[in-house]
Amino acid sequence: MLRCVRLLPAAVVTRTFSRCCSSSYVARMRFMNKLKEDEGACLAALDSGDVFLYHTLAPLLRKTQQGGVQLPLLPAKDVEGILNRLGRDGRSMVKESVLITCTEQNHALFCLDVGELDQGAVEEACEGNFVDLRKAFFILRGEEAPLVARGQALLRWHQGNGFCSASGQPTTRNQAGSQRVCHSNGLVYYPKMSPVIITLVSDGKRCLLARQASFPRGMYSALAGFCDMGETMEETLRREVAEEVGLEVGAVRYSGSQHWPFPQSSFMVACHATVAPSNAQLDVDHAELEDARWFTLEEIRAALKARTPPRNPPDQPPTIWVPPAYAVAHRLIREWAEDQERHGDGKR
Ligand SMILES: NC(=O)C1=CN([C@@H]2O[C@H](COP(=O)(O)OP(=O)(O)OC[C@H]3O[C@@H](n4cnc5c(N)ncnc54)[C@H](OP(=O)(O)O)[C@@H]3O)[C@@H](O)[C@H]2O)C=CC1
Ligand SMILES: [Mg+2]
Repeated sequence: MLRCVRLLPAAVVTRTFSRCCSSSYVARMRFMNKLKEDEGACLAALDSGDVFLYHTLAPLLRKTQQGGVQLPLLPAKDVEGILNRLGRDGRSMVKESVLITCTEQNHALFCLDVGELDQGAVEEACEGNFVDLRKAFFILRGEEAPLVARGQALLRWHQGNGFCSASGQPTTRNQAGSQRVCHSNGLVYYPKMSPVIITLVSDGKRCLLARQASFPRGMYSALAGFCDMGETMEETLRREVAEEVGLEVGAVRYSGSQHWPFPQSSFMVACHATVAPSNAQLDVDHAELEDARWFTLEEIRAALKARTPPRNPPDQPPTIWVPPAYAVAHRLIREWAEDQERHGDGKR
């Protein structure tokens, strides 16, 4: 949990993403592209830009006066000053920031991991707390969750790709942090994502949710699996459903996609799939899944309404709940429930 924090000192100005974001998409994308290609322009954008912080990949969050939680965006110059006061070379450290996004007014947003510093000292100086990213997904709203997801994924990628896998020599990053190069052989490395297909299977009246033993107590989600090399999206979907619950799916419908920072950055492609009611007998692979079962619309409505994560005493049966609103699994489950309410038997 976040501790209470004092009000910010007047010198530390912060912004929130929603306040500094506006809408000209083309101008924004072209400016971002320039920052990835032009080292000088990127450094200038950093000097006038904002930074949000991580400590060992946990984002810094701050309580708002209204009782909510926000991602504080600190002017890069202020971060430099804070790091200097904590005994580091603030300028050099801030230059390690990674570009995340920018506004139409060419105001750039970067992130930085200060994991080499004492966590408590940074928290005190920045008036916030570093929070595990999975917990942050439960408390951040709107545009902030994808920002912290992207930031963590990029920082993790840089931390794990300091050396060329062909030559063993160190790699160097560009100023934006959008690539790393091995100067001994010219190999260029780009941030990597693994494709994952996530599927909500329905038999027309019920939908299928499953849980792995590692999930938090009571949480169920849609079936997911990594793509094997050479597979199409449909092939992965059919294989994963067959492997995990022993079903052969019929029609498949694409729903949407999302970047997911776990375990090492996944590109989630979300689909709905159907099975005939006569073909809905489950044969669960318990090496992969602790449980998988069909849920009625009533059960899904209750799971969508459950406080997340629920606070059940351990001696009571767990409340069933689903991943937080930001997760694409939540979107699939909500879409299914809405579809049932419109077209199925699920009268309110
Ligand atoms: N955003 C969302 O709404 C949701 C996201 N997810 C994400 O989807 C991901 C995939 O789901 P999951 O059911 O675990 O996948 P799988 O069913 O494919 O099982 C995971 C296993 O696949 C193997 N594997 C194959 N390729 C990879 C790879 N590129 N990276 C890691 N492991 C690989 C590993 O086995 P081994 O260790 O034996 O090598 C791993 O333990 C999860 O990591 C989870 O973060 C899941 C549900 C909801
Ligand atoms: Mg799986």
